[in-house]
Amino acid sequence: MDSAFIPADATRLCYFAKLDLPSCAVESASEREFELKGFRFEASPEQLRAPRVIRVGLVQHHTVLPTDAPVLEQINAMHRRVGEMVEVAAMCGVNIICFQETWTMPFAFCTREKAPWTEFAESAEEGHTTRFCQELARKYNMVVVSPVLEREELTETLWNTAVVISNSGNVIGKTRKNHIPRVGDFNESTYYMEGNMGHTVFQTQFGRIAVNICYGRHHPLNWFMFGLNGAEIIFNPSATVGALSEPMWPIEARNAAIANHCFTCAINRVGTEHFKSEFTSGDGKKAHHDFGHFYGSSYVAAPDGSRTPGLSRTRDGLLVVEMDLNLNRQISDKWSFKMTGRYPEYAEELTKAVSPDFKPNIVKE
Ligand SMILES: NC(=O)NCCC(=O)O
Repeated sequence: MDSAFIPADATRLCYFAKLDLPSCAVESASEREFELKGFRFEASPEQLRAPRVIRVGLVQHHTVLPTDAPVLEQINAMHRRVGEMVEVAAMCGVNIICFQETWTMPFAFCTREKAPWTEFAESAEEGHTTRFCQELARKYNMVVVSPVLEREELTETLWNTAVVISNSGNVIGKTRKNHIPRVGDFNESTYYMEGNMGHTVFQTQFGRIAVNICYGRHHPLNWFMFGLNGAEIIFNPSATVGALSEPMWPIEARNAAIANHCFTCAINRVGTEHFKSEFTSGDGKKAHHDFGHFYGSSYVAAPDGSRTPGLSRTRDGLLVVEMDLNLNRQISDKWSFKMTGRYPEYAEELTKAVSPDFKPNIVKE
């Protein structure tokens, strides 16, 4: 077995291994010019519970057409590209697939211009992209997590949303990005509102999943609340660039897996997206036409702190990871972070800390 770790405890398996993928999938990925990697995490056998082994797929990709191509052509080109990657995921037996943040569009929020970017927004329930994903879900018996720019039709409010589609093809529900960045060129608050749906967890045939969208990964309480609601796998579809966040990337989702006794899946887009109009970063530096490089490096972390290697920094890719969800409880029983969490005490202290008359508890000499 091609193991990356020596088991820390010989009585239980605590490592990932390479996952053999079918040759038809390997050949198709190569023909379609994307990276395909597979890994697996195991759990110890139990006497009373059967293993709960499932496979997740993480997709990272470039935008396909230039950012000034007609909007529908850009969306359709992205559907075609991701569609061919999902076909390979199906060959690999993937049960749940997740795409990158606002996967049907360039990450245009840096420009602060509304047109044509708001035209990429779609209904989460009835939109063109949701219909496309429903077909994929039915065809491949796969749960599809589709992060899109959502337009709520009645109020015309925009949101950064992940639609969760069951392997039956039905929309199970949606969840919205809870924390909106105000850092560098990530001028997203110009476009959409902070999520108002709390920390929903979706019960699927293959496990309970949640979606913590991009900047939410810097907020430990965000991961925590998904965990408290019972998430077994938390996806983190992202769009982030090297100069800003790359040192943090390997740590945050991994730490969240450890802290919350669950699997986490961090996904980032790849490439450099050019925009016709120049924009500044508000830092005194020269105006520019691009964000910098989106560095990919998508990976999966397990509750025992192990993680897979990342996908490429530059190439489109599909990461297939097999996991036994029984590992979550096994690690919880070992470390007991939830059991020892003393949440009522923190709830009380936090309630005080956010009240307007809060006095910090500082003792002076
Ligand atoms: N998409 C997004 O929220 N990016 C913010 C930057 C980061 O979180 O790395």
